[in-house]
Amino acid sequence: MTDTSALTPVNLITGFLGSGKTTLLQRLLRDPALADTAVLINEFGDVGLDHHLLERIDETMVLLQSGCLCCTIRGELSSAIKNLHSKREGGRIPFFRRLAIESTGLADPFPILSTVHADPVLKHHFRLGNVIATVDAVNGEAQIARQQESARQIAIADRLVVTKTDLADADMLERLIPRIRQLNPSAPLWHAPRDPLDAEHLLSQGVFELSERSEMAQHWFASELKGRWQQDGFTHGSSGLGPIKSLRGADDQRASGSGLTCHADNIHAFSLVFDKPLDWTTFGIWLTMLLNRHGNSILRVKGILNVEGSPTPVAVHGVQHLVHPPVHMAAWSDEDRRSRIVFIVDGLDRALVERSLAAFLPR
Ligand SMILES: Nc1nc2c(ncn2[C@@H]2O[C@H](COP(=O)(O)OP(=O)(O)OP(=O)(O)O)[C@@H](O)[C@H]2O)c(=O)[nH]1
Repeated sequence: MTDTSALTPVNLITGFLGSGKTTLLQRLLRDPALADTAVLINEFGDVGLDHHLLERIDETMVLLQSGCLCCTIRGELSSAIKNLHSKREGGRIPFFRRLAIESTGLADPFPILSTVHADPVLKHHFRLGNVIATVDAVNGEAQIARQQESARQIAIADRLVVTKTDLADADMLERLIPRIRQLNPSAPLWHAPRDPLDAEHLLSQGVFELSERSEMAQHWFASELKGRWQQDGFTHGSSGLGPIKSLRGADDQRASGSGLTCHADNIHAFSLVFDKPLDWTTFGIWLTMLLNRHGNSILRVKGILNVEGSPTPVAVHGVQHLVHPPVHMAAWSDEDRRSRIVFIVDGLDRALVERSLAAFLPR
């Protein structure tokens, strides 16, 4: 029998698009207790930005982009972890004692967890550690209602971090917390940024124990392991969530085409790239107006901008109607000085976004 204490724990940081996964990871990685942590980030889109936003690029940081771990690039997850392991064994990268995976906000966590748990090679070197789910206090209620992935992410979590409580009013939280508790009655829950976040407690204490999950989460995990995904959904007994449709099967086929369409036919990612520095005021007005008008269809927008007059890049984030304040990053992480903006949209035409931008910022 394998001595589990000798296995490297793998923590999954999950949570819907823009809910604060990278922000949380950045905060946790500052803790000296997590100094020996390798990080694997998966992004949905042809331009990966999270490794830049995390402001940490080294050999123990792996980016898997252009697809989603739970469907199109699932095999790449196990290859990437095996690769990290063999480099560690060969002394080709700094030794790491923990692996943190940040999945795309669209990812169903169950296939990711079952890959680590059941891969015949990985299970001799790695074990599942705590799953941490971030939930956006402003958009979370609507995301749970609209996106089945969001519900599944919350249901399987060992630790829940409700983010953006500084932006949410009391009513929003009063509706959201019971909804979260329907899905996951027992995981310890923090409010960010109000509560101090202890990396040790979030990531290290405890191991992934399926038996501690709700009946619904246990069922989903067991179904994933057995590969018995049901096309017509699983209706659980008492939580009142209603039917949740299976994510695999038809989605696999849809996803295999472009690599950028996943989960629902309408959800897709595209990116805009600008060679010349941007005028911040004009860009800011455009983005605010765009999200104001089309926020229901814009699940996520994020970018790293080269702004006129700024020596360092400016990070911009939007989630549906919410535009976050821009952040001046410390430095460019490579030679590429182009502005890059990624959109993940639900049924919105790229041409519409381009036309609206062209009216503001002739390229
Ligand atoms: N005010 C406030 N903003 C937050 C909080 N947590 C995250 N944000 C902001 O939310 C935006 C998105 O945060 P990210 O950490 O990039 O979210 P993410 O889940 O990694 O996003 P994706 O990887 O695209 O799904 C950023 O502008 C963050 O600064 C919070 O607790 N309060």
